[in-house]
Amino acid sequence: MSQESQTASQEGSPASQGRIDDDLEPSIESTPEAHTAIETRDLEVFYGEERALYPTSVRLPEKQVTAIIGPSGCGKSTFLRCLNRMNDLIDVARIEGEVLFKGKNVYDDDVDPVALRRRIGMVFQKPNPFPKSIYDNVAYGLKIQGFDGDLDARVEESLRRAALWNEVKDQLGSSGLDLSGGQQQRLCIARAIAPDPEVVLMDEPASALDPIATSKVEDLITELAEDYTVIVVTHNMQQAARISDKTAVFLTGGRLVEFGDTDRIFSNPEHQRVEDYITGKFG
Ligand SMILES: Nc1ncnc2c1ncn2[C@@H]1O[C@H](COP(=O)(O)OP(=O)(O)OP(=O)(O)O)[C@@H](O)[C@H]1O
Repeated sequence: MSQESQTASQEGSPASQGRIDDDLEPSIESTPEAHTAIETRDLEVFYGEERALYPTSVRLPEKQVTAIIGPSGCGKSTFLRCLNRMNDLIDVARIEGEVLFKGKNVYDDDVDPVALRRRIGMVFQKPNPFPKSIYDNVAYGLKIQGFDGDLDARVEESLRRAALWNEVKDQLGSSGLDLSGGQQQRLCIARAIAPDPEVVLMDEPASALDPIATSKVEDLITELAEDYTVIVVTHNMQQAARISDKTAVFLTGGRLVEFGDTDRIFSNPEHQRVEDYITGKFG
């Protein structure tokens, strides 16, 4: 525990009594540039007049799982959505600063957000398959982008990587909506990885699932990190500890307070408020 944290504990943990810590100094462990998938530089977000994200500068490592945790409303989804410009779809959202992907700011005028989202895919909290066949759910985006390779092979590969192939290989023509919730979510993961993105963003991908389906999705996330950079928002602290290599902790109205190795953050956080959050004292 840091000296600052010890002092806070000894004094009855004033930081845990709900005050707004405007003075919280971020503790950001830097990822080497060579191993960075996405870097944000002073990234800020406002919804109308309301600030949702304070200037955030962090490097997210490639081919690892980064968990984004923090209490409700602290800006986790807002941050995640900036990374592939999903906030563009929200009229009142205003974004400042930079998101560098392969050294290029994704907010530059010449970046096509649709093409960007093929390289930085996204999976949402609630499974949202298209009302189409299992096959077409995976093939649809590829067809639209004019994929000229072996479509059947790509669909199979994507379903295999999403750990769903064995369960659906004999019913590829059935509706995706007829699958169980957990299978639907793995279908959405297959759909997201079909264009072979480099990064997969996941916004609470297991929170609508039962424990068995959650466990399958967690295993899958760990496996996906062998090929992809995975950035996952979760409310579930144990899940973050189980599946992630790095953890980013957001607190107090949109501030990234700590970023670093998951093991270190869960065993020895820098800030008292982070410790209070991860031990369940608030949030
Ligand atoms: N489309 C929107 N329009 C206006 N305000 C928004 C919008 N989306 C989010 N906000 C506000 O921005 C802040 C951050 O929201 P965000 O959803 O990013 O937080 P979160 O940490 O992901 O929350 P949760 O864990 O509850 O999903 C909140 O105050 C929220 O009310």
